[in-house]
Amino acid sequence: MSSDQRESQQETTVDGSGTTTMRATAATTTFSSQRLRINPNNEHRPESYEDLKLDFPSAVYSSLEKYLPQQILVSSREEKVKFMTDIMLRHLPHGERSRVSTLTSSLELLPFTVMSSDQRESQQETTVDGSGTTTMRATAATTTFSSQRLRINPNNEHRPESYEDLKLDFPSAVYSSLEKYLPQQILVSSREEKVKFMTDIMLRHLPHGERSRAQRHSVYRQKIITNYQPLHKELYTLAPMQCFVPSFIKAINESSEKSFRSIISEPSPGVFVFDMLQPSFCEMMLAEVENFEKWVGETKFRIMRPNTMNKYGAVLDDFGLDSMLDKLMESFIRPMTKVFFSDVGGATLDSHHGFVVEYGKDRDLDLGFHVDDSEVTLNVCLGNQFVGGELFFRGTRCERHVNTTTKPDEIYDYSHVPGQAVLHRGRHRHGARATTSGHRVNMLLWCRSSVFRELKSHQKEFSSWCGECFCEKKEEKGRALDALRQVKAFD
Ligand SMILES: O=C(O)CCC(=O)C(=O)O
Ligand SMILES: [Fe+2]
Repeated sequence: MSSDQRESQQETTVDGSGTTTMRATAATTTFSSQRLRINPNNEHRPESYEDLKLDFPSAVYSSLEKYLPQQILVSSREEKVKFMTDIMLRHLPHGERSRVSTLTSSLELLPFTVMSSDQRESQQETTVDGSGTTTMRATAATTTFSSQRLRINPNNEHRPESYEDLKLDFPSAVYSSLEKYLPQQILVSSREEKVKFMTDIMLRHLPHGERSRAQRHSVYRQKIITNYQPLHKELYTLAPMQCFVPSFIKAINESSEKSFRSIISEPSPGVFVFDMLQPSFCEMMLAEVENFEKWVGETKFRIMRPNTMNKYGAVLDDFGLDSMLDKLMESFIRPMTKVFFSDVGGATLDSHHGFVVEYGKDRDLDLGFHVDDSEVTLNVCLGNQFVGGELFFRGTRCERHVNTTTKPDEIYDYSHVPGQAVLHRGRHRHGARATTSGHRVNMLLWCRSSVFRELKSHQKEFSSWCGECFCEKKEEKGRALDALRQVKAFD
């Protein structure tokens, strides 16, 4: 069963041994917006979950209980299990929890695809990456520790460390609370070793497919990072003055709709265009990508391409640019998406997939019609000299309406300009025309919100941002008004 199925399916079965199996499902609508408490409720006496077959060790559930918000704490054991499992699954790298979705059908005679980065993970079994931005990633615990198990009874004397300053695969509260179940040998080891051990324990409890994918991801990325020598080290930490044009920095510093509007144009509803990158930064980034590809060629390292539709290009997150891109999203993109794309989780973007695409001779020629696996996409042209390559937009659609016809006012074509950024909803249908000469490289940041995805999975009927839902709603309102008028006429 895939992680995604687990998210959408509820499954409570009793097996031959009489053990109840509770599988991960999304938390119920009422609970899905709830978060773990920052400080534990130390008065709380946790339940035991040992008689259940769960996705994670039962000790994780018992120890996590005191971080539960009050509303969940007083709910049934089943609800608590669901909530906690869901919290932990939400923290897994995106690829492992989201659906591998491809949809190919025709729209205006163009092949229409839901472009995703996830498929690349399952397609290339031998070289798989880790798609997160963690400083400490899941790897198998060291040989010395791998045979160790969690204690059955917690060591209640133990005062756990805080893990809040780290980017981890699971909530930091899980690590703090799990500590007292650590065997002595691990308990006295370094924080890094403890993180590795606990992450490994939790990953071991995931279904085989997800677990091995997560581990291969990690190994793949680690291999690149330890062997690839960056050309421009300064790219790897975001220095705003070197990276952005002054007008962009000023607008972000002021951080108001007015300041954003002063540098942004919206040539078509939902498509925002603005000057963003310094030419010198674009050049450095182009050189870094070229250097990476040279290294890939020389070492014959098989790399994963950015998504299911590009044969060329590279994933920036895979060779060390993940934390820089995280900062870019959090400090420079989210302030804008909070204002312009709050309807698709623009205020809560919390993960990204960052990559470059390349077009021209000996590269991809064009890009078919698709929607991105993102809530909001940032697309910036890095250069170089090229002809063609226009982005064509054809209206925003939800999953239900992805193949509906385009309305005339939704047609918009955009010509790329080096250094200039385009910001649009991931569900805004688009594609790129052929780059007929020269070489075009664009940097893309698919920004995602786990909160939005969670909420969306419970609200299927109507999407405020979908052009077709909007029309349906309007027609419905019209019909209701007509009916009302007729009733009035009879009165
Ligand atoms: O080539 C482009 O500029 C568009 C790329 C794109 O839409 C994507 O990678 O999702
Ligand atoms: Fe796209």
